[in-house]
Amino acid sequence: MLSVSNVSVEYGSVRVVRDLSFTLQSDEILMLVGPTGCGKTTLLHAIAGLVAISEGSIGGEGWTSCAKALVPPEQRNVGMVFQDFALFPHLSVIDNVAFRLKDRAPADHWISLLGLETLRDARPARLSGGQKQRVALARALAHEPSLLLLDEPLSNLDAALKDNLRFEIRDALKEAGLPAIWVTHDQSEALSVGDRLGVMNAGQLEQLDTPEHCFTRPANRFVAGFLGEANLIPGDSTGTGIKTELGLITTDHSPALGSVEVLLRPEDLQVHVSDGEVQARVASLSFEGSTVLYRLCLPSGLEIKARTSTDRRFSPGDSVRLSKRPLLNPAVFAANKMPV
Ligand SMILES: Nc1ncnc2c1ncn2[C@@H]1O[C@H](COP(=O)(O)OP(=O)(O)OP(=O)(O)O)[C@@H](O)[C@H]1O
Repeated sequence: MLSVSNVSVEYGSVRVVRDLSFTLQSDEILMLVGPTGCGKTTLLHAIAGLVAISEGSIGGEGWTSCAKALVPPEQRNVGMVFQDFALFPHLSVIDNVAFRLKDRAPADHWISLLGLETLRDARPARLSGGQKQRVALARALAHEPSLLLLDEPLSNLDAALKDNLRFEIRDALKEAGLPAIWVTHDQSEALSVGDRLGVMNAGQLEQLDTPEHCFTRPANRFVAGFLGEANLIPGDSTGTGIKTELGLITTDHSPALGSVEVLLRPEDLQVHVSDGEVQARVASLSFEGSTVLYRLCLPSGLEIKARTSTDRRFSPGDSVRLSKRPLLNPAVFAANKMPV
């Protein structure tokens, strides 16, 4: 359990974290994303006690720290896992994991659970990146923290390894019953691993919600654009639906009447040879493996993106037809830039 209340952090005269509040439940994994420099690492360091807060308070199991009475890091029982693993090169795997432990049983437990048994006596130089990160995680967990902070733990690993390791780490956190905050720059990691997702911008949380809600019901345009590609289609809300260049769009929201923008993801659109509702011209395309992302020009000049399977390929300059996927229930923003 962690409680962050109205926390601000300043470096000199620059306020990097601004009046930020949230709580974390006892075994909850919170993924934290945001543009570079928005204050994610600073927030983790403030929670760990590595930087001082200038306002507000942070409370963990058995401690509360505020600007006037800072609790030192060693009294917080907060573990950290970094992107560069931070292992001792001269120590074996078991000695890294059991470093400063009186009882080495938890080290044995996590070495076994994270599949490091055969590498117990190896030095870090012999390990792959994924193995090093497992050792770093085992070390953090073996010290039985009451909260774990992970700062881009997988960013130094290749894509194939990341895919498996992210779920191994999640399973280990759940097995330990530990709350965790996990900073990432990886979209799919952010959306797939955690119980909740926090989207930060300029030192503040723009949205804190389930990953699904952040993606399908973004609180504002920033969140919509930050989590994946977003087409914001201008429209006129009449009460019964929204008239757009892509046809009438209905949604469960009760959008403000008048000018609005409808959020359609590239996946919400289908590209056809002849039977779609709207004509468009292919401006460019990028092959993504199992999908193709098309940049399309509508008759009004509006550019939108559509992502389709690779079954049928179109080329730049081709005239195509577009349709919306059925069962759309998109987010809508009032044209005055406030979320509806
Ligand atoms: N020790 C420091 N002294 C002064 N400014 C700092 C210090 N550490 C970070 N900053 C500044 O604070 C801001 C937030 O940095 P922080 O590292 O928290 O961002 P971040 O969201 O983690 O970025 P990234 O995604 O690139 O890791 C940045 O403008 C950074 O330059």
